[in-house]
Amino acid sequence: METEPAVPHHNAPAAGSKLGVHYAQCFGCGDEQEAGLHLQSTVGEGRTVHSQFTVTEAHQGAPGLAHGGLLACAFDEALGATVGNLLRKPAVTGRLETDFRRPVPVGSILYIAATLDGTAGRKIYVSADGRLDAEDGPIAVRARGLFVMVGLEHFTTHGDPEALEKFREAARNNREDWNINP
Ligand SMILES: CCCCCCCCCCCC(=O)SCCNC(=O)CCNC(=O)[C@H](O)C(C)(C)COP(=O)(O)OP(=O)(O)OC[C@H]1O[C@@H](n2cnc3c(N)ncnc32)[C@H](O)[C@@H]1OP(=O)(O)O
Repeated sequence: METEPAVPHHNAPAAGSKLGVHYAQCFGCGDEQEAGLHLQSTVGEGRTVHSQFTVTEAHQGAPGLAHGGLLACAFDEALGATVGNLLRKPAVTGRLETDFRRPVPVGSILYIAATLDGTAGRKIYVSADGRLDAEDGPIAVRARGLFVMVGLEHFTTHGDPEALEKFREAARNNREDWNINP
């Protein structure tokens, strides 16, 4: 199947919109996860979303340095937020590839710029660069992801239906136009 340009949903949040927490318990963005990443995201121009988080002592692998798996988590979240908010269709990560180019010290702020690259049927291609301490800082991590669109039954079948109901309630308030049956 041919890859097509990804077209943001007509009701996708406008450039400059700050994206809220999608689920309070989410390790990537949730405000009820003390040691979580607390990633914050803002919609950029075109097919982009800009996210950032501060690396804390809770995120270490080697002493004083961010754990690579934690950094991969940040990109999973940043790419997922890009897919979810710009396309407004439920999707899950099928594949996530990360290149670690520079160490990321505790105390750094990682600026992640993600772009929707294209779609092919249920597949969504997305990529991101993570820069150290400034939007134009040196690239520390790069990632490419493949997300796969799913129906909401993916989450009721495999996840926590009660938690999903809370998510759906928020969706009814904010995202009632989501395409939930791709
Ligand atoms: C506002 C809200 C914000 C929301 C913000 C949300 C942010 C949250 C961010 C966190 C996101 C996550 O961590 S999600 C959690 C981690 N991910 C998961 O748990 C997913 C587990 N995997 C699965 O459930 C499944 O494998 C699926 C759903 C991905 C695919 O299964 P399926 O539905 O049976 O579909 P399947 O036919 O296998 O695949 C569909 C197509 O994708 C391709 N495909 C599938 N997996 C891969 C793969 N790894 N690498 C290459 N290609 C793949 C297949 O070849 C096929 O291509 P073709 O034959 O059509 O060409």
